[in-house]
Amino acid sequence: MKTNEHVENLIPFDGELYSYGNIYSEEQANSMLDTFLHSIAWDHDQVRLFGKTHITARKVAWYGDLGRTYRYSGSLKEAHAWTPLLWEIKTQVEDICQAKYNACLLNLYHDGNEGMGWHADNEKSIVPHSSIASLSLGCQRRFDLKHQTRGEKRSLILENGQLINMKGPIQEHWKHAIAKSKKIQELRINLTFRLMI
Ligand SMILES: O=C(O)CCC(=O)C(=O)O
Ligand SMILES: [Fe+2]
Repeated sequence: MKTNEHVENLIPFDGELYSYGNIYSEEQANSMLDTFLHSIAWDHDQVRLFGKTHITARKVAWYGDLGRTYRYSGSLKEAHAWTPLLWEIKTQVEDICQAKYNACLLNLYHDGNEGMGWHADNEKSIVPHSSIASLSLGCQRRFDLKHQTRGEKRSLILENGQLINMKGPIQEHWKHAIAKSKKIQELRINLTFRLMI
């Protein structure tokens, strides 16, 4: 099993970013994608930007420990209870990342017209410097990072079944985004496991 000690930090300063490669086979990842596509309570996301509420084309869902509510982009969300598959993945990801999580945000990108703009996962409800593990399922997409003051940039292609881990002060100094691409016509689901206060 690859852990943080066995993989190199992909950013040069001000935080940690690790990739563990494809932790699931193509068949496993495809089957997970299919299960999530049909069994998750998908909802459109609402994002507040400069005081206005926007409804995203991308769909989201919150799962986690029972009875918890989370504040996320300006609104309160109640987490759905872990499904058996999500729980199984969560425990495997905890082993690999050597961290604990109590919530998972799922994102569904129908195709390359949907992405995620520059942001940091620095909400007050996230335990500061805690690990955020991100599992990609489905079609590959580019994940971009940029340092907020030094202009340093990094990009990686996230593949079907690939796990990455952001931790330390990364969310204070770097932003990340999923670039849109007209060429991409396939679907992708991303799971981010988080530790909420
Ligand atoms: O889809 C991804 O890989 C990124 C998701 C993300 O940054 C987030 O949910 O905060
Ligand atoms: Fe994020």
